[in-house]
Amino acid sequence: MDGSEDSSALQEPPDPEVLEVDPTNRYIRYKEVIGKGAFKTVYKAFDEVDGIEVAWNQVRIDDVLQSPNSLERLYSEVRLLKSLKHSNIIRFYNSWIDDKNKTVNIITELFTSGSLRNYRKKHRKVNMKAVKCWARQILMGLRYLHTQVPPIIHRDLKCDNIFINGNHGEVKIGDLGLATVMEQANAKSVIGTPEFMAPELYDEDYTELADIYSFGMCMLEMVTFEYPYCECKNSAQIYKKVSSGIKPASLSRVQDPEVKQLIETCLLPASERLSAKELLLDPFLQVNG
Ligand SMILES: COc1ccc(OC)c2[nH]c(=O)c(CCNC(=O)c3ccccc3I)cc12
Repeated sequence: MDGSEDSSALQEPPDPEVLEVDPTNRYIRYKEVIGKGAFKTVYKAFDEVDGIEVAWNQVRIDDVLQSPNSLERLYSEVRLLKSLKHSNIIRFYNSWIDDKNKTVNIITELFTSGSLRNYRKKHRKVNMKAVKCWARQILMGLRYLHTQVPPIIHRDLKCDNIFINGNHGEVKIGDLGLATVMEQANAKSVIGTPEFMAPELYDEDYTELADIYSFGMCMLEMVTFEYPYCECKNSAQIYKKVSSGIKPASLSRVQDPEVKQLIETCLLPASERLSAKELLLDPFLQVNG
């Protein structure tokens, strides 16, 4: 430093409200909550090693992991999630269990424009070109997950955990592995969101195509602004409709025939449902289309 730089910048006061550091003493969590999910609270944090801001996702677990093998399963899940690198998947950096306050802490890439659900509520007038571009990115993320060996199944895909970077329009899938983490951590936790859950998830006999069903519901929400099955009062009513093949009421309100066709293809029974790879060939999703 030749002294000409504004050295005062380096003397900035320590960041406000530094609340918690992780056991590896690498991440500093701030007080500011940037978002809340069904099971998680998300804070902004700072990675002192790479000098970048990250998301600190805190997931409450009611009973700390009992059996050692569920702990082992959790750590192997974390190792797997750390290895995933794709432009449409939010990066997973690190994770640990805090026995003291009974939480699983997950450090991931930070998205400050929030979820696609909130973004859509903020920007209601958006033309099909943008929706197509978002759909393609989600499918490319799913294709990456589903072509891993063995395939990685998200199991809780919804517009609340698809994140968008407002200024570039890049869309990434989040909440990865949360379904598995929740299963390991909370014996009685019911995973998934009924409005987006494929029927076969209920009878535990499912493949990665369950995520394609959820993607269809995400498309439906993106073009109608309504949560699928918002006409239902509770999850039992939703389950009854889903298991008897009754589609959400909002599907009848989809004007564009190509979008409606794509959504219906995603909602077919698993045996007839297309893969992410095949859907990316759909004429509706060709970018210049
Ligand atoms: C409800 O959640 C939010 C609301 C608002 C947000 O920004 C304003 C969020 N930003 C984020 O980076 C994040 C964290 C994104 N990270 C993940 O979802 C994730 C990715 C991979 C693996 C595990 C996870 I928890 C969440 C968020």
